[in-house]
Amino acid sequence: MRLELKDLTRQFGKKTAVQSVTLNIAPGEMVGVIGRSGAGKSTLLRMLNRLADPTSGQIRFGDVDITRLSGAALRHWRRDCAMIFQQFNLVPRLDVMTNVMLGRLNHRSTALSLLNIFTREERLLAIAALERLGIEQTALQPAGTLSGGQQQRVAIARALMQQPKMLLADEPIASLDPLNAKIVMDSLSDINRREGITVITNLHTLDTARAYCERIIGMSEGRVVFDGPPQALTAEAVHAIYGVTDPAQLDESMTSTALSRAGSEPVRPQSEARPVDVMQPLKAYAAPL
Ligand SMILES: Nc1ncnc2c1ncn2[C@@H]1O[C@H](COP(=O)(O)OP(=O)(O)OP(=O)(O)O)[C@@H](O)[C@H]1O
Repeated sequence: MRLELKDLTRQFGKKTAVQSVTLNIAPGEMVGVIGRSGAGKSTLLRMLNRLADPTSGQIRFGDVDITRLSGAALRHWRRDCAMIFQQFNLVPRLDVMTNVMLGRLNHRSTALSLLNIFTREERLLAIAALERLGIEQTALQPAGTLSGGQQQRVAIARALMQQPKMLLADEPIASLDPLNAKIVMDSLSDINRREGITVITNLHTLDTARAYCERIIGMSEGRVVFDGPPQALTAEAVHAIYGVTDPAQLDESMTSTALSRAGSEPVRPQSEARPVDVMQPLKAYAAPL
């Protein structure tokens, strides 16, 4: 189903974070949203799953007016458009498997959720999601002991557990070193292509948007100032988005709120996160098929 934003505006006091944004996003698109820090990228994304409410305008998904949803219908919408964040938002002391299964919370009764009881089917789904991201070997480790790149992949696996129609990613690689950034972007791209899940991701580097997104939306001061394929990103378009013509002039601090900059996180060898017998207890979950 098509996602349609019409005249979407969000104000914070006198500050207009997002101004009259009108966009149509077709199912299965891979969209990168770029712009300077403060351009309104996060606010736009957060409005899509109603973490922020629009001041005016409308969001429609097919026939449904997302802007009017409340209660169970809003919870279902949030399940349909899973979100991942720059800082992963995992529960560090819980093991990876449990973190991933928490993605099912919106599918479950409150009682089951409170008791933290997961079905065998849910456990199998979680293992499959971890395998899909290539990190099944970390399943029983506390999430907080993983490298940033692995934690982001756990967050994506958790999002997949929601069986979403759309994946929203708010600066998913801003805290990662280049190698892990590539692994995470490759994962998002693969999910988009193989599952046909729409991916909308805020990105702080132009190169990443160019390399991975078939459609780029450029924002400046709350407005959409560019919307097109990477090939259409001319020097004028770059100027309209960033206020500079040569991307080399861009300092990352102008485009991102990254807490730790790319390159600052040590690349952890896979072996460090791979205890030899970690799959053993998992086989108990999976054995009696
Ligand atoms: N909760 C809030 N209260 C007040 N102002 C806000 C709030 N959230 C965002 N803003 C303001 O709205 C504008 C857009 O912010 P937003 O976070 O959407 O931009 P962004 O492009 O995602 O930038 P960044 O990458 O730095 O987060 C900024 O001027 C910001 O200060």
